[in-house]
Amino acid sequence: MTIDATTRTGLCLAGVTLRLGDGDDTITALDAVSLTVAPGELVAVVGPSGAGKSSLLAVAGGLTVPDQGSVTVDGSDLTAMKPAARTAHRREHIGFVFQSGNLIPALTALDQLRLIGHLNRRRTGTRDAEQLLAEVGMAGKAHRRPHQLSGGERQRIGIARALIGGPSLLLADEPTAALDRARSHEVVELLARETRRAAVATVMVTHDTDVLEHCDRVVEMVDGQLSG
Ligand SMILES: Nc1ncnc2c1ncn2[C@@H]1O[C@H](COP(=O)(O)OP(=O)(O)OP(=O)(O)O)[C@@H](O)[C@H]1O
Repeated sequence: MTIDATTRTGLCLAGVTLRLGDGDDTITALDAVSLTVAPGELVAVVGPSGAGKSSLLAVAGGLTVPDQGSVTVDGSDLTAMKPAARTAHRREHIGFVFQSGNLIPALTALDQLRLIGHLNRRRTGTRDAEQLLAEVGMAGKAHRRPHQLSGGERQRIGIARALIGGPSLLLADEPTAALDRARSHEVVELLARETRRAAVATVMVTHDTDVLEHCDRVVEMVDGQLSG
């Protein structure tokens, strides 16, 4: 399926500051961070432990509201929304990929996707589960449960599940953390391909410098600040 990128605006973080903790223990997790990711672009975020990478994903995904700045996903500022509207916008426009797939143990690969498709059934962007499974190279294993799949295969299903609602923003948190080198390359190549094919703006946090070659851009977080 090809999606028209011109109708999308991707992700825009402008002057985002996030403070965490209280009193003397307050730290600035994000310090005036600005980042734009276009539809069809895969941006990697690297940086040392504690630099603020997870905080960046939490803010971009509308899970945490920053103290200052704006977070615009597909034209709407998440920081200006009431919590219910933010949750609805997240469900409709944002997909998440986790470290190890986070699949439901009892469900087959196909049913993992169908469940999300069912929850999204009133949405116009929802994609066909079988077609998406084929797209991520898993058509032949549609009826297997997670324990019957390899780590790389589970992650392919995790990516397909994140895409089934037709999101405009995909946020991936260390998607290769549980994979060997060869599988890591395959999974990030898949992410890059789907990012372009689905015209989604993708942000991937990673410690894996090996896979950066598949990304359009690499930015670095250090002490809550972004460079690159
Ligand atoms: N709930 C919280 N309360 C207070 N401080 C927090 C909280 N969550 C995270 N922090 C602090 O915010 C800073 C940024 O954390 P964050 O998890 O975003 O870093 P990270 O770059 O993702 O680290 P890692 O690579 O280890 O996952 C760290 O100093 C962390 O200790």
